[in-house]
Amino acid sequence: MFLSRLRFALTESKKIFDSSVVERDALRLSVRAGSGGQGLGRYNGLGGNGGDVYLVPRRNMTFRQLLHGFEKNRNIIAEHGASSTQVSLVGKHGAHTVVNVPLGTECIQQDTLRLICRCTNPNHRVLIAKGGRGGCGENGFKGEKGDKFTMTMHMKLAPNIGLVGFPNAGKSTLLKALAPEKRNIKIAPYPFTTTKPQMIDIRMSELMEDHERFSLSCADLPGLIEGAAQNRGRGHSFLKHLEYSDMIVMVVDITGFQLSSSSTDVFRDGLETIALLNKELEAYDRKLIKKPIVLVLNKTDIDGAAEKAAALSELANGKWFDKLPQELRPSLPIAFHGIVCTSAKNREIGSLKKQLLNIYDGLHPLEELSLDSEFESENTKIIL
Ligand SMILES: Nc1nc2c(ncn2[C@@H]2O[C@H](COP(=O)(O)OP(=O)(O)OP(=O)(O)O)[C@@H](O)[C@H]2O)c(=O)[nH]1
Ligand SMILES: [Mg+2]
Repeated sequence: MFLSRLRFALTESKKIFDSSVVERDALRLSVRAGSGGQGLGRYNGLGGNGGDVYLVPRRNMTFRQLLHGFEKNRNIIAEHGASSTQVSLVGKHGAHTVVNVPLGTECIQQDTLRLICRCTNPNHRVLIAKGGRGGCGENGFKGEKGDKFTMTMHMKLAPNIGLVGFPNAGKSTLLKALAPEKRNIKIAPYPFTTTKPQMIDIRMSELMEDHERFSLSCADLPGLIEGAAQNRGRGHSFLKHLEYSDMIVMVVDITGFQLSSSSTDVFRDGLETIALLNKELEAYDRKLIKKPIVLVLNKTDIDGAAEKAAALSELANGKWFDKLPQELRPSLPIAFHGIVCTSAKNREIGSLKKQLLNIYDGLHPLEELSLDSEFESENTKIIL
């Protein structure tokens, strides 16, 4: 009895603390730089400048840690400059406020939706709010106000592989086939089973020389719907996680897709699905189309599906877009890096894993160690 209760408690806590699921990837904060202190005109006294607000991208920091730091207080405030007084004519400058953020964080100003900064340079601080100048002759000895705004910090995943597809295509099942030892991947026979992005490591050791330990990270994203690039179905919050991915795997249900039986939701066959996903990716960000994309034609175990997959696979190797009506034709058709027919449910994924590893190797080739003569001076100790 005690044991079963303990086991229940353990599985429950595992559900709550499943760290592979990205529970939150945005944080709204109010930012206020310090205002300048007042000057003292009679004595030519200068007010101190208000403090600035800086962000510093840190490689090892997680978005979870950032959220934790702002759990109680959602304000970033820098100190005001001190006013000039008869005792201290030159007011002290306000202290700057520096906030550590995970590498890759993007800050968007709430009112204007303007991009304030992209924190991509590790350990280099980025000024986001300037403090006001202290009172002096030029501003009539009146301290100036510091910048003040509300912003949203966005965390974008940087997976090696991003899974993209319509709902129910079998993305999560495919991930399970790639990482069978993972127990925390949710699969179900209805659309929108995956509601939050999930990062899973796929072990590649069996493909490595000497079975060296190596894995590629993969982001399983909630299914996209038509209009995702215009944020339909919260498409932006999923597509954003592909921006920093090395490669994309497009998963297509070869038997076709229909969101619901309603007449407004049209049935899309495999080719149309590819075209529509292509259109969503290019409409969101053309850079996504330029990444290596592998096409997975899934569910080949269903009656008649293997033949359909073979035909579409051949077509997708060439000018697959030629057969489409004008309105479905993407303006930047994808040239697929690879095409694989799978039955993810039966863990039949052909050469998919190998292809993903090859793409990764092509993107991140091992560099030969060059022993430059400059470095071979007597004072240099080379430790391998
Ligand atoms: N017959 C067959 N069914 C499959 C295959 N792959 C997935 N399915 C089924 O398709 C349904 C949807 O699978 P999921 O993996 O949850 O699909 P998904 O793309 O992750 O769906 P969302 O999370 O809703 O976007 C489940 O019932 C799976 O068992 C396959 O290769 N063959
Ligand atoms: Mg899923």
